[in-house]
Amino acid sequence: MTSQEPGWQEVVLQEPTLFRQHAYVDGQWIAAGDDAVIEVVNPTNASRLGSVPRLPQSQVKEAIAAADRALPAWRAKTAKERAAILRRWYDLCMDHQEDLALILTLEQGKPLAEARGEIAYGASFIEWFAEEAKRVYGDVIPAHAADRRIVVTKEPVGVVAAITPWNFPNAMITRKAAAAMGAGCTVVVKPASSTPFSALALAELAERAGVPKGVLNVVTGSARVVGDELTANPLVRKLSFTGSTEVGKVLLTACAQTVKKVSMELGGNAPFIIFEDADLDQAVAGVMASKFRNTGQTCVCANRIFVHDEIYDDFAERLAQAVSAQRVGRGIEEGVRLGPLIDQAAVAKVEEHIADALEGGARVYLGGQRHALGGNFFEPTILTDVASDARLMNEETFGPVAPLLRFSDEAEVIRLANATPYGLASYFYSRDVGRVWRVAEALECGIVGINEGIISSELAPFGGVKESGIGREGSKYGIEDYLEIKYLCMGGL
Ligand SMILES: NC(=O)C1=CN([C@@H]2O[C@H](COP(=O)(O)OP(=O)(O)OC[C@H]3O[C@@H](n4cnc5c(N)ncnc54)[C@H](OP(=O)(O)O)[C@@H]3O)[C@@H](O)[C@H]2O)C=CC1
Ligand SMILES: O=C(O)[C@H](O)CS(=O)(=O)O
Repeated sequence: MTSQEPGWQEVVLQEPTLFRQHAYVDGQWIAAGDDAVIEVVNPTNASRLGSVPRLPQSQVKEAIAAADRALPAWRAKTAKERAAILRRWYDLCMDHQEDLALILTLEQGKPLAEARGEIAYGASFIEWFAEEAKRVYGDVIPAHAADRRIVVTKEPVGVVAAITPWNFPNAMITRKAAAAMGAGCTVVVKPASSTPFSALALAELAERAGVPKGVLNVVTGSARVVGDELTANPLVRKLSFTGSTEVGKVLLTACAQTVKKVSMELGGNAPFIIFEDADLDQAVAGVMASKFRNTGQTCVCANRIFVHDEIYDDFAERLAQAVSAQRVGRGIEEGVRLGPLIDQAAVAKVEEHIADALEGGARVYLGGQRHALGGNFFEPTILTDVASDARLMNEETFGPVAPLLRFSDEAEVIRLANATPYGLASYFYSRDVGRVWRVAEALECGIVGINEGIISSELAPFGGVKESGIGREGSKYGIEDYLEIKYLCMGGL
Protein backbone atom coordinates (compact mmCIF):
# COMPACT_ATOMS: atom_id res chain seq x y z
CA MET A 1 0.00 0.00 0.00
CA THR A 2 1.51 3.34 -1.03
CA SER A 3 -0.38 5.11 1.68
CA GLN A 4 -2.69 4.07 4.52
CA GLU A 5 -4.76 7.17 3.83
CA PRO A 6 -8.41 6.33 2.98
CA GLY A 7 -8.25 8.45 -0.15
CA TRP A 8 -5.90 5.95 -1.78
CA GLN A 9 -8.69 3.37 -2.21
CA GLU A 10 -6.41 0.32 -2.40
CA VAL A 11 -4.27 2.01 -5.08
CA VAL A 12 -0.66 0.84 -5.06
CA LEU A 13 2.10 2.65 -6.95
CA GLN A 14 4.87 0.64 -8.57
CA GLU A 15 7.19 3.40 -7.43
CA PRO A 16 5.89 4.69 -4.03
CA THR A 17 8.65 7.32 -3.82
CA LEU A 18 6.80 9.25 -6.53
CA PHE A 19 4.22 10.20 -3.88
CA ARG A 20 5.83 13.16 -2.16
CA GLN A 21 4.34 15.18 0.70
CA HIS A 22 7.07 17.82 0.91
CA ALA A 23 7.89 20.87 -1.16
CA TYR A 24 10.95 20.65 -3.41
CA VAL A 25 13.38 23.57 -3.02
CA ASP A 26 17.03 23.75 -4.04
CA GLY A 27 17.19 20.00 -4.52
CA GLN A 28 15.80 19.29 -1.03
CA TRP A 29 12.42 17.96 0.13
CA ILE A 30 11.30 20.43 2.78
CA ALA A 31 8.51 20.98 5.29
CA ALA A 32 7.19 24.35 6.39
CA GLY A 33 9.24 25.86 9.20
CA ASP A 34 6.22 25.71 11.50
CA ASP A 35 5.12 22.32 10.10
CA ALA A 36 1.91 23.89 8.80
CA VAL A 37 0.26 21.82 6.09
CA ILE A 38 -2.51 21.90 3.49
CA GLU A 39 -4.72 18.82 3.50
CA VAL A 40 -5.38 17.20 0.12
CA VAL A 41 -8.49 15.11 -0.49
CA ASN A 42 -9.71 12.76 -3.19
CA PRO A 43 -12.57 14.55 -5.02
CA THR A 44 -14.28 11.20 -5.60
CA ASN A 45 -15.22 10.83 -1.94
CA ALA A 46 -13.56 13.72 -0.06
CA SER A 47 -11.35 11.22 1.75
CA ARG A 48 -7.83 12.27 2.81
CA LEU A 49 -4.97 11.61 0.38
CA GLY A 50 -2.24 13.33 2.37
CA SER A 51 -0.86 16.82 2.88
CA VAL A 52 1.77 19.25 1.60
CA PRO A 53 3.60 22.08 3.39
CA ARG A 54 1.96 25.48 3.77
CA LEU A 55 5.20 27.41 3.18
CA PRO A 56 5.56 30.90 4.65
CA GLN A 57 6.80 33.82 2.58
CA SER A 58 10.35 33.35 3.91
CA GLN A 59 10.60 29.86 2.43
CA VAL A 60 9.10 30.96 -0.90
CA LYS A 61 11.75 33.66 -0.95
CA GLU A 62 14.39 30.96 -0.36
CA ALA A 63 13.07 28.99 -3.35
CA ILE A 64 13.39 32.06 -5.58
CA ALA A 65 16.91 32.65 -4.28
CA ALA A 66 17.81 29.03 -5.05
CA ALA A 67 16.51 29.43 -8.62
CA ASP A 68 18.58 32.62 -8.93
CA ARG A 69 21.73 30.86 -7.70
CA ALA A 70 21.20 27.99 -10.14
CA LEU A 71 20.64 30.28 -13.14
CA PRO A 72 24.24 31.07 -14.22
CA ALA A 73 25.36 27.44 -14.45
CA TRP A 74 22.09 26.32 -16.08
CA ARG A 75 22.09 29.02 -18.74
CA ALA A 76 25.81 28.41 -19.35
CA LYS A 77 25.09 24.82 -20.38
CA THR A 78 24.84 24.36 -24.12
CA ALA A 79 21.36 23.91 -25.50
CA LYS A 80 22.37 20.37 -26.36
CA GLU A 81 23.31 19.65 -22.74
CA ARG A 82 19.99 21.03 -21.46
CA ALA A 83 18.16 19.08 -24.17
CA ALA A 84 19.78 15.82 -23.08
CA ILE A 85 18.61 16.32 -19.49
CA LEU A 86 15.07 17.23 -20.64
CA ARG A 87 15.01 14.13 -22.83
CA ARG A 88 15.89 11.95 -19.82
CA TRP A 89 13.07 13.65 -17.89
CA TYR A 90 10.68 12.83 -20.75
CA ASP A 91 11.79 9.18 -20.80
CA LEU A 92 11.29 8.89 -17.03
CA CYS A 93 7.78 10.40 -17.24
CA MET A 94 6.79 7.88 -19.88
CA ASP A 95 8.45 5.01 -17.99
CA HIS A 96 6.31 5.96 -14.96
CA GLN A 97 3.18 6.89 -16.89
CA GLU A 98 0.90 4.54 -14.95
CA ASP A 99 2.01 5.74 -11.51
CA LEU A 100 1.79 9.39 -12.57
CA ALA A 101 -1.69 8.74 -13.97
CA LEU A 102 -2.84 7.06 -10.74
CA ILE A 103 -1.60 9.99 -8.64
CA LEU A 104 -3.33 12.41 -11.02
CA THR A 105 -6.65 10.55 -10.98
CA LEU A 106 -6.65 10.28 -7.20
CA GLU A 107 -6.06 14.00 -6.64
CA GLN A 108 -8.03 15.45 -9.59
CA GLY A 109 -10.68 12.80 -10.27
CA LYS A 110 -10.43 12.41 -14.04
CA PRO A 111 -10.85 8.88 -15.44
CA LEU A 112 -7.61 6.88 -15.56
CA ALA A 113 -7.70 6.72 -19.37
CA GLU A 114 -7.76 10.52 -19.51
CA ALA A 115 -5.05 10.74 -16.85
CA ARG A 116 -2.80 8.43 -18.88
CA GLY A 117 -3.48 10.69 -21.84
CA GLU A 118 -2.55 13.79 -19.83
CA ILE A 119 0.73 12.21 -18.74
CA ALA A 120 1.64 11.52 -22.36
CA TYR A 121 0.45 15.02 -23.35
CA GLY A 122 2.47 16.60 -20.52
CA ALA A 123 5.56 14.56 -21.39
CA SER A 124 5.22 15.58 -25.04
CA PHE A 125 6.00 19.18 -24.02
CA ILE A 126 9.24 18.04 -22.39
CA GLU A 127 10.18 16.09 -25.53
CA TRP A 128 9.18 19.03 -27.75
CA PHE A 129 11.15 21.69 -25.86
CA ALA A 130 14.18 19.40 -25.58
CA GLU A 131 14.19 19.69 -29.37
CA GLU A 132 13.20 23.37 -29.62
CA ALA A 133 15.97 24.34 -27.15
CA LYS A 134 18.49 23.53 -29.88
CA ARG A 135 16.77 25.83 -32.38
CA VAL A 136 16.86 29.16 -30.58
CA TYR A 137 18.34 31.07 -33.50
CA GLY A 138 19.43 34.71 -33.67
CA ASP A 139 20.07 37.01 -36.65
CA VAL A 140 22.88 38.75 -38.47
CA ILE A 141 21.39 41.89 -40.04
CA PRO A 142 23.05 43.58 -43.05
CA ALA A 143 24.61 46.68 -41.48
CA HIS A 144 23.76 50.23 -42.50
CA ALA A 145 27.48 51.21 -42.47
CA ALA A 146 30.61 49.49 -43.69
CA ASP A 147 32.28 49.59 -40.28
CA ARG A 148 29.32 48.12 -38.40
CA ARG A 149 28.16 44.59 -37.78
CA ILE A 150 24.65 44.03 -36.39
CA VAL A 151 23.85 40.82 -34.58
CA VAL A 152 20.74 39.71 -32.68
CA THR A 153 21.05 37.07 -29.99
CA LYS A 154 18.44 35.50 -27.71
CA GLU A 155 19.01 34.97 -24.01
CA PRO A 156 16.98 33.29 -21.23
CA VAL A 157 14.66 35.66 -19.37
CA GLY A 158 15.99 34.42 -16.01
CA VAL A 159 14.04 33.14 -12.99
CA VAL A 160 10.50 32.14 -14.00
CA ALA A 161 7.50 31.72 -11.68
CA ALA A 162 4.75 29.37 -12.83
CA ILE A 163 1.30 29.21 -11.19
CA THR A 164 -0.89 26.37 -12.44
CA PRO A 165 -4.51 25.11 -12.09
CA TRP A 166 -6.00 21.88 -10.80
CA ASN A 167 -7.65 20.72 -14.03
CA PHE A 168 -4.43 19.57 -15.75
CA PRO A 169 -2.05 19.18 -12.81
CA ASN A 170 0.69 17.57 -14.92
CA ALA A 171 0.53 19.07 -18.40
CA MET A 172 0.09 22.70 -17.34
CA ILE A 173 3.38 22.42 -15.44
CA THR A 174 5.46 20.74 -18.13
CA ARG A 175 4.01 23.12 -20.80
CA LYS A 176 5.67 25.95 -18.88
CA ALA A 177 8.66 24.41 -17.10
CA ALA A 178 10.02 22.51 -20.12
CA ALA A 179 9.91 25.60 -22.33
CA ALA A 180 11.53 27.74 -19.63
CA MET A 181 14.25 25.21 -18.80
CA GLY A 182 14.95 24.53 -22.46
CA ALA A 183 15.48 28.27 -22.94
CA GLY A 184 17.99 28.30 -20.05
CA CYS A 185 15.69 29.69 -17.37
CA THR A 186 15.19 28.34 -13.86
CA VAL A 187 11.71 27.81 -12.47
CA VAL A 188 9.65 28.08 -9.26
CA VAL A 189 6.30 26.31 -9.68
CA LYS A 190 3.23 26.80 -7.50
CA PRO A 191 0.72 24.05 -8.28
CA ALA A 192 -2.95 24.27 -7.34
CA SER A 193 -3.46 23.38 -3.68
CA SER A 194 -6.02 20.71 -4.54
CA THR A 195 -3.64 18.87 -6.89
CA PRO A 196 -0.03 19.26 -5.70
CA PHE A 197 1.11 15.63 -5.87
CA SER A 198 1.43 15.50 -9.67
CA ALA A 199 3.82 18.46 -9.55
CA LEU A 200 5.92 16.90 -6.80
CA ALA A 201 6.13 13.60 -8.71
CA LEU A 202 7.40 15.56 -11.72
CA ALA A 203 10.06 17.15 -9.51
CA GLU A 204 11.14 13.72 -8.25
CA LEU A 205 11.61 12.51 -11.83
CA ALA A 206 13.36 15.73 -12.86
CA GLU A 207 15.90 15.19 -10.09
CA ARG A 208 16.46 11.60 -11.29
CA ALA A 209 16.92 12.95 -14.84
CA GLY A 210 19.80 15.11 -13.66
CA VAL A 211 18.13 18.50 -13.42
CA PRO A 212 20.57 20.36 -11.13
CA LYS A 213 19.36 21.60 -7.76
CA GLY A 214 17.61 24.96 -7.88
CA VAL A 215 16.70 24.70 -11.58
CA LEU A 216 13.21 23.35 -10.86
CA ASN A 217 11.52 24.13 -7.53
CA VAL A 218 7.95 23.30 -6.42
CA VAL A 219 6.51 25.41 -3.60
CA THR A 220 3.18 24.62 -1.98
CA GLY A 221 1.10 26.88 0.21
CA SER A 222 -1.50 29.59 0.36
CA ALA A 223 -2.22 31.11 -3.04
CA ARG A 224 -2.05 34.60 -1.61
CA VAL A 225 1.19 34.15 0.37
CA VAL A 226 3.02 32.30 -2.41
CA GLY A 227 1.55 34.47 -5.15
CA ASP A 228 2.44 37.71 -3.41
CA GLU A 229 6.12 36.70 -3.14
CA LEU A 230 6.34 35.31 -6.69
CA THR A 231 4.83 38.48 -8.17
CA ALA A 232 6.71 40.98 -5.96
CA ASN A 233 10.20 39.49 -5.78
CA PRO A 234 12.46 41.37 -8.25
CA LEU A 235 14.57 38.23 -8.84
CA VAL A 236 11.55 36.75 -10.68
CA ARG A 237 11.68 38.09 -14.22
CA LYS A 238 8.66 36.31 -15.66
CA LEU A 239 5.33 34.90 -14.49
CA SER A 240 3.49 32.24 -16.48
CA PHE A 241 -0.03 31.66 -15.20
CA THR A 242 -2.80 29.27 -16.17
CA GLY A 243 -6.11 29.69 -14.43
CA SER A 244 -9.15 31.91 -14.19
CA THR A 245 -9.32 35.31 -15.79
CA GLU A 246 -10.19 36.84 -12.44
CA VAL A 247 -6.97 35.62 -10.83
CA GLY A 248 -5.03 36.43 -13.97
CA LYS A 249 -6.01 40.09 -13.65
CA VAL A 250 -4.83 40.15 -10.02
CA LEU A 251 -1.49 38.67 -11.01
CA LEU A 252 -1.06 40.96 -14.02
CA THR A 253 -1.51 43.98 -11.75
CA ALA A 254 0.94 42.64 -9.17
CA CYS A 255 3.59 41.89 -11.81
CA ALA A 256 3.44 45.45 -13.10
CA GLN A 257 5.25 46.70 -10.01
CA THR A 258 8.49 45.02 -11.13
CA VAL A 259 7.68 44.99 -14.89
CA LYS A 260 7.83 41.21 -15.20
CA LYS A 261 7.20 39.47 -18.53
CA VAL A 262 3.92 37.57 -18.31
CA SER A 263 2.19 34.71 -20.08
CA MET A 264 -1.49 34.34 -19.25
CA GLU A 265 -3.58 31.29 -20.16
CA LEU A 266 -6.96 32.28 -18.77
CA GLY A 267 -10.61 31.38 -18.93
CA GLY A 268 -12.55 30.52 -22.04
CA ASN A 269 -16.16 30.37 -23.22
CA ALA A 270 -15.92 28.38 -26.43
CA PRO A 271 -18.74 28.62 -28.98
CA PHE A 272 -19.44 25.38 -30.86
CA ILE A 273 -21.38 26.07 -34.09
CA ILE A 274 -23.05 23.32 -36.12
CA PHE A 275 -24.18 24.50 -39.55
CA GLU A 276 -26.93 22.85 -41.56
CA ASP A 277 -24.39 21.21 -43.91
CA ALA A 278 -22.37 19.62 -41.09
CA ASP A 279 -21.75 15.88 -40.86
CA LEU A 280 -23.92 15.26 -37.79
CA ASP A 281 -22.11 12.12 -36.64
CA GLN A 282 -18.80 14.03 -36.72
CA ALA A 283 -20.44 16.99 -34.95
CA VAL A 284 -21.77 14.74 -32.17
CA ALA A 285 -18.32 13.19 -31.76
CA GLY A 286 -16.80 16.67 -31.68
CA VAL A 287 -19.16 17.88 -28.95
CA MET A 288 -18.56 14.73 -26.90
CA ALA A 289 -14.79 15.25 -27.15
CA SER A 290 -14.79 18.99 -26.55
CA LYS A 291 -17.60 19.35 -24.04
CA PHE A 292 -17.19 16.31 -21.79
CA ARG A 293 -13.39 15.93 -21.65
CA ASN A 294 -12.29 16.16 -17.99
CA THR A 295 -16.01 16.24 -17.11
CA GLY A 296 -16.25 19.63 -18.82
CA GLN A 297 -13.42 21.13 -16.72
CA THR A 298 -11.13 22.47 -19.40
CA CYS A 299 -10.70 26.04 -20.60
CA VAL A 300 -11.28 24.93 -24.20
CA CYS A 301 -14.53 23.04 -23.54
CA ALA A 302 -17.50 23.92 -25.72
CA ASN A 303 -19.48 26.23 -23.43
CA ARG A 304 -22.21 27.38 -25.87
CA ILE A 305 -23.47 25.04 -28.60
CA PHE A 306 -25.22 26.77 -31.51
CA VAL A 307 -27.22 24.38 -33.72
CA HIS A 308 -28.84 25.42 -37.01
CA ASP A 309 -32.66 25.27 -36.94
CA GLU A 310 -32.84 22.78 -39.80
CA ILE A 311 -30.92 20.09 -37.91
CA TYR A 312 -31.61 21.09 -34.30
CA ASP A 313 -34.00 18.31 -33.27
CA ASP A 314 -32.05 15.58 -35.06
CA PHE A 315 -28.79 16.75 -33.51
CA ALA A 316 -30.28 16.99 -29.98
CA GLU A 317 -31.50 13.39 -30.18
CA ARG A 318 -28.21 12.06 -31.53
CA LEU A 319 -26.26 13.93 -28.85
CA ALA A 320 -28.56 12.60 -26.10
CA GLN A 321 -27.90 9.04 -27.25
CA ALA A 322 -24.14 9.58 -27.14
CA VAL A 323 -24.23 11.30 -23.73
CA SER A 324 -26.48 8.61 -22.22
CA ALA A 325 -23.85 6.01 -23.11
CA GLN A 326 -21.22 7.74 -20.93
CA ARG A 327 -20.47 5.95 -17.67
CA VAL A 328 -20.12 8.18 -14.62
CA GLY A 329 -17.99 6.89 -11.73
CA ARG A 330 -14.72 6.73 -9.86
CA GLY A 331 -11.80 7.58 -12.11
CA ILE A 332 -9.82 4.47 -11.18
CA GLU A 333 -12.57 2.18 -12.50
CA GLU A 334 -11.82 1.09 -16.06
CA GLY A 335 -14.53 2.14 -18.53
CA VAL A 336 -15.56 5.26 -16.59
CA ARG A 337 -15.79 8.27 -18.92
CA LEU A 338 -16.96 10.98 -16.50
CA GLY A 339 -15.45 11.49 -13.06
CA PRO A 340 -16.46 13.90 -10.28
CA LEU A 341 -16.13 17.67 -10.39
CA ILE A 342 -13.23 19.04 -8.36
CA ASP A 343 -15.28 20.22 -5.39
CA GLN A 344 -18.67 21.33 -4.09
CA ALA A 345 -18.17 24.90 -5.30
CA ALA A 346 -17.87 23.55 -8.84
CA VAL A 347 -21.11 21.56 -8.39
CA ALA A 348 -22.88 24.67 -7.09
CA LYS A 349 -21.73 26.72 -10.12
CA VAL A 350 -23.10 24.06 -12.50
CA GLU A 351 -26.44 24.09 -10.65
CA GLU A 352 -26.58 27.89 -10.77
CA HIS A 353 -26.01 27.92 -14.54
CA ILE A 354 -28.71 25.29 -15.10
CA ALA A 355 -31.22 27.08 -12.84
CA ASP A 356 -30.54 30.39 -14.59
CA ALA A 357 -31.03 28.84 -18.04
CA LEU A 358 -34.30 27.19 -16.97
CA GLU A 359 -35.57 30.51 -15.61
CA GLY A 360 -34.89 31.93 -19.08
CA GLY A 361 -37.08 29.31 -20.75
CA ALA A 362 -34.62 26.49 -21.41
CA ARG A 363 -35.60 22.85 -20.92
CA VAL A 364 -33.66 19.90 -19.50
CA TYR A 365 -33.37 17.42 -22.37
CA LEU A 366 -31.13 15.05 -20.37
CA GLY A 367 -29.70 14.96 -16.82
CA GLY A 368 -29.83 18.24 -14.93
CA GLN A 369 -29.36 16.86 -11.41
CA ARG A 370 -26.61 15.91 -8.98
CA HIS A 371 -25.66 12.29 -9.73
CA ALA A 372 -26.94 9.42 -7.62
CA LEU A 373 -23.30 8.75 -6.66
CA GLY A 374 -23.51 11.93 -4.57
CA GLY A 375 -20.62 14.15 -3.53
CA ASN A 376 -19.03 15.97 -6.46
CA PHE A 377 -20.69 13.85 -9.14
CA PHE A 378 -23.11 15.48 -11.57
CA GLU A 379 -25.27 14.02 -14.32
CA PRO A 380 -24.11 14.83 -17.85
CA THR A 381 -26.69 17.36 -18.96
CA ILE A 382 -28.21 18.66 -22.19
CA LEU A 383 -30.29 21.84 -22.11
CA THR A 384 -32.38 22.88 -25.12
CA ASP A 385 -33.82 26.23 -26.20
CA VAL A 386 -31.34 28.15 -24.09
CA ALA A 387 -31.83 31.92 -24.33
CA SER A 388 -29.03 34.08 -25.70
CA ASP A 389 -28.91 36.12 -22.47
CA ALA A 390 -28.33 33.15 -20.16
CA ARG A 391 -25.47 33.44 -17.64
CA LEU A 392 -23.53 30.61 -19.32
CA MET A 393 -23.30 32.75 -22.46
CA ASN A 394 -20.80 34.94 -20.61
CA GLU A 395 -19.50 32.66 -17.85
CA GLU A 396 -17.62 29.45 -18.25
CA THR A 397 -19.62 26.59 -16.69
CA PHE A 398 -16.64 24.30 -16.14
CA GLY A 399 -18.93 21.25 -15.87
CA PRO A 400 -20.74 18.56 -17.93
CA VAL A 401 -23.51 20.81 -19.28
CA ALA A 402 -24.22 21.05 -23.04
CA PRO A 403 -26.51 24.07 -23.66
CA LEU A 404 -28.05 23.96 -27.16
CA LEU A 405 -29.04 27.31 -28.71
CA ARG A 406 -30.86 27.70 -32.04
CA PHE A 407 -29.69 29.86 -34.95
CA SER A 408 -30.59 30.27 -38.62
CA ASP A 409 -28.26 33.00 -39.91
CA GLU A 410 -24.45 32.76 -40.29
CA ALA A 411 -23.74 36.45 -39.57
CA GLU A 412 -25.97 36.36 -36.46
CA VAL A 413 -24.33 33.26 -35.00
CA ILE A 414 -20.88 34.76 -35.51
CA ARG A 415 -22.03 37.91 -33.72
CA LEU A 416 -23.33 35.81 -30.81
CA ALA A 417 -20.17 33.69 -30.75
CA ASN A 418 -17.99 36.80 -30.46
CA ALA A 419 -20.23 38.57 -27.93
CA THR A 420 -18.17 37.57 -24.89
CA PRO A 421 -15.08 38.97 -23.17
CA TYR A 422 -13.31 35.67 -23.86
CA GLY A 423 -11.49 34.46 -26.97
CA LEU A 424 -9.64 31.21 -26.37
CA ALA A 425 -11.09 28.35 -28.50
CA SER A 426 -14.00 28.18 -30.97
CA TYR A 427 -15.34 25.25 -32.97
CA PHE A 428 -17.58 24.87 -35.99
CA TYR A 429 -18.74 22.12 -38.30
CA SER A 430 -19.42 22.77 -41.98
CA ARG A 431 -18.31 21.22 -45.24
CA ASP A 432 -18.64 24.37 -47.32
CA VAL A 433 -15.12 25.57 -48.03
CA GLY A 434 -16.15 29.18 -48.53
CA ARG A 435 -17.96 29.18 -45.19
CA VAL A 436 -15.00 27.48 -43.48
CA TRP A 437 -12.69 30.37 -44.42
CA ARG A 438 -15.31 33.09 -43.73
CA VAL A 439 -16.19 31.77 -40.27
CA ALA A 440 -12.63 30.84 -39.24
CA GLU A 441 -11.48 34.38 -40.04
CA ALA A 442 -14.48 36.05 -38.36
CA LEU A 443 -14.24 34.28 -34.99
CA GLU A 444 -12.41 36.32 -32.31
CA CYS A 445 -10.23 33.69 -30.64
CA GLY A 446 -6.78 32.12 -30.59
CA ILE A 447 -7.73 28.57 -31.59
CA VAL A 448 -10.34 27.32 -34.08
CA GLY A 449 -11.41 23.68 -34.33
CA ILE A 450 -12.90 23.08 -37.79
CA ASN A 451 -14.77 19.77 -37.99
CA GLU A 452 -12.62 18.76 -34.99
CA GLY A 453 -13.32 18.84 -31.24
CA ILE A 454 -9.84 18.07 -29.87
CA ILE A 455 -7.37 20.79 -30.77
CA SER A 456 -4.60 20.49 -28.15
CA SER A 457 -1.12 19.39 -29.15
CA GLU A 458 2.44 20.31 -28.17
CA LEU A 459 3.06 21.18 -31.83
CA ALA A 460 0.50 23.98 -32.08
CA PRO A 461 0.37 27.43 -30.44
CA PHE A 462 -2.11 27.33 -27.53
CA GLY A 463 -3.52 30.59 -26.23
CA GLY A 464 -6.24 33.18 -26.43
CA VAL A 465 -7.15 36.78 -27.21
CA LYS A 466 -9.22 39.36 -25.37
CA GLU A 467 -9.65 38.29 -21.70
CA SER A 468 -8.52 34.72 -22.39
CA GLY A 469 -4.90 35.58 -22.16
CA ILE A 470 -1.53 36.77 -23.37
CA GLY A 471 1.10 34.72 -25.21
CA ARG A 472 1.21 31.20 -26.61
CA GLU A 473 2.32 27.87 -25.13
CA GLY A 474 3.68 24.87 -26.99
CA SER A 475 4.72 25.01 -30.67
CA LYS A 476 7.81 26.81 -31.98
CA TYR A 477 6.31 30.01 -30.51
CA GLY A 478 6.17 28.71 -26.93
CA ILE A 479 9.89 29.01 -26.17
CA GLU A 480 10.02 32.65 -27.37
CA ASP A 481 8.10 33.74 -24.27
CA TYR A 482 11.08 32.64 -22.14
CA LEU A 483 13.70 34.50 -24.18
CA GLU A 484 14.90 38.08 -24.38
CA ILE A 485 16.24 39.56 -27.63
CA LYS A 486 19.63 41.32 -27.41
CA TYR A 487 20.90 43.54 -30.21
CA LEU A 488 24.71 43.79 -30.60
CA CYS A 489 25.99 46.74 -32.60
CA MET A 490 29.71 46.39 -33.40
CA GLY A 491 31.37 49.56 -34.74
CA GLY A 492 34.81 50.77 -35.75
CA LEU A 493 35.49 47.63 -37.78
N1 LIG B 1 -6.61 29.20 -20.61
C1 LIG B 1 -6.16 28.08 -20.07
O1 LIG B 1 -5.27 27.38 -20.58
C2 LIG B 1 -6.76 27.60 -18.78
C3 LIG B 1 -7.65 28.35 -18.03
N2 LIG B 1 -8.16 27.85 -16.84
C4 LIG B 1 -9.22 28.59 -16.12
O2 LIG B 1 -8.99 28.52 -14.67
C5 LIG B 1 -10.21 28.21 -14.01
C6 LIG B 1 -10.15 26.86 -13.35
O3 LIG B 1 -8.93 26.66 -12.75
P1 LIG B 1 -8.70 27.15 -11.24
O4 LIG B 1 -7.52 26.43 -10.71
O5 LIG B 1 -9.95 27.12 -10.44
O6 LIG B 1 -8.30 28.65 -11.42
P2 LIG B 1 -7.78 29.64 -10.30
O7 LIG B 1 -7.50 30.84 -11.09
O8 LIG B 1 -8.66 29.76 -9.12
O9 LIG B 1 -6.42 28.98 -9.73
C7 LIG B 1 -5.36 28.76 -10.60
C8 LIG B 1 -4.09 28.80 -9.78
O10 LIG B 1 -3.92 30.12 -9.30
C9 LIG B 1 -3.72 30.10 -7.90
N3 LIG B 1 -4.26 31.31 -7.32
C10 LIG B 1 -5.55 31.61 -7.02
N4 LIG B 1 -5.61 32.86 -6.51
C11 LIG B 1 -4.35 33.35 -6.50
C12 LIG B 1 -3.75 34.58 -6.08
N5 LIG B 1 -4.47 35.58 -5.58
N6 LIG B 1 -2.41 34.73 -6.21
C13 LIG B 1 -1.65 33.73 -6.72
N7 LIG B 1 -2.15 32.54 -7.13
C14 LIG B 1 -3.48 32.36 -7.01
C15 LIG B 1 -4.43 28.85 -7.43
O11 LIG B 1 -3.87 28.47 -6.18
P3 LIG B 1 -4.80 27.62 -5.14
O12 LIG B 1 -5.10 26.34 -5.80
O13 LIG B 1 -3.90 27.47 -3.93
O14 LIG B 1 -6.00 28.45 -4.88
C16 LIG B 1 -4.09 27.89 -8.56
O15 LIG B 1 -2.77 27.39 -8.37
C17 LIG B 1 -11.26 28.25 -15.06
O16 LIG B 1 -11.75 29.57 -15.22
C18 LIG B 1 -10.52 27.87 -16.36
O17 LIG B 1 -11.12 28.31 -17.53
C19 LIG B 1 -7.78 26.66 -16.32
C20 LIG B 1 -6.88 25.91 -17.05
C21 LIG B 1 -6.35 26.29 -18.33
O1 LIG C 1 -6.18 23.91 -18.77
C1 LIG C 1 -6.76 23.54 -19.76
O2 LIG C 1 -7.96 23.52 -19.89
C2 LIG C 1 -5.85 23.09 -20.84
O3 LIG C 1 -5.08 24.17 -21.28
C3 LIG C 1 -6.65 22.54 -21.98
S1 LIG C 1 -5.66 21.52 -22.94
O4 LIG C 1 -4.40 22.20 -23.28
O5 LIG C 1 -5.38 20.32 -22.13
O6 LIG C 1 -6.49 21.26 -24.11
